[in-house]
Amino acid sequence: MIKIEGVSKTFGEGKELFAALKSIDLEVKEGECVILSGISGSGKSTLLSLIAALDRPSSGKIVVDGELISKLPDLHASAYRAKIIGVVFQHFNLLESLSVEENVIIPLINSGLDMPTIHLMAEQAMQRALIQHKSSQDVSSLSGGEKQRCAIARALVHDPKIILCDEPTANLDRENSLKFIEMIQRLHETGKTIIVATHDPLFDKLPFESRIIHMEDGAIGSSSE
Ligand SMILES: Nc1ncnc2c1ncn2[C@@H]1O[C@H](COP(=O)(O)OP(=O)(O)OP(=O)(O)O)[C@@H](O)[C@H]1O
Repeated sequence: MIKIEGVSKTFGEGKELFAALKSIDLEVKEGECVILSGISGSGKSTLLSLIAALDRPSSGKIVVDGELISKLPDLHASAYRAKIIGVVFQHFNLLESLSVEENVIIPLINSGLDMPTIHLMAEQAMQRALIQHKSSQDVSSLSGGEKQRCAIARALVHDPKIILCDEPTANLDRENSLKFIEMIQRLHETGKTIIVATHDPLFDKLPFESRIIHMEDGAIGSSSE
């Protein structure tokens, strides 16, 4: 369902030209859990941002669910994300002065749904992410683990088929990291396609089926089940 063909991404120009991704080929099947591993700077976040259509490749193509997303104009890119993509960003990207629920409903703002439906969907997402008990609390007063669960609820609120997580455990202690992995397992069991970019060794041996793809210097190295 995610087909990446010959994708390269360069930043800058002239002497400053830098190749962050070099001719990546990758297929991710529906319902698969893929771990993108690799040291800092190997291109993991860049690849996730292209799959989320937050940025466009310099060359190559990305097809998701039959739709060519590598050349989508901005408006179509946000519609594509609203339809099937949930993203948990490395630094959560939450609005600190808003409550948990206000943050969680953000992806539904232009959905055309009525407010009771939006509140119900937010409630369900907060329950799934185990943050419902903090729904009216400002994000600024949450702990790191709670902020992460709020970010997960926001990523899940529109029930996306594909969930992309960028270094989701970077700011968490071991206990919260293990809780995060349990949540990924539950999502995996419901058939979601999940891609996690991480260099956390906790993802090397997950208690469920997953595929590890090693990235190195903007290219895909080895792969292991
Ligand atoms: N907008 C940009 N402009 C210039 N260089 C960039 C830009 N975005 C990423 N890069 C460079 O591309 C390379 C890959 O970055 P990327 O963030 O994808 O790595 P990563 O593997 O996710 O690293 P980390 O684990 O530290 O998040 C890095 O060398 C980075 O400096």
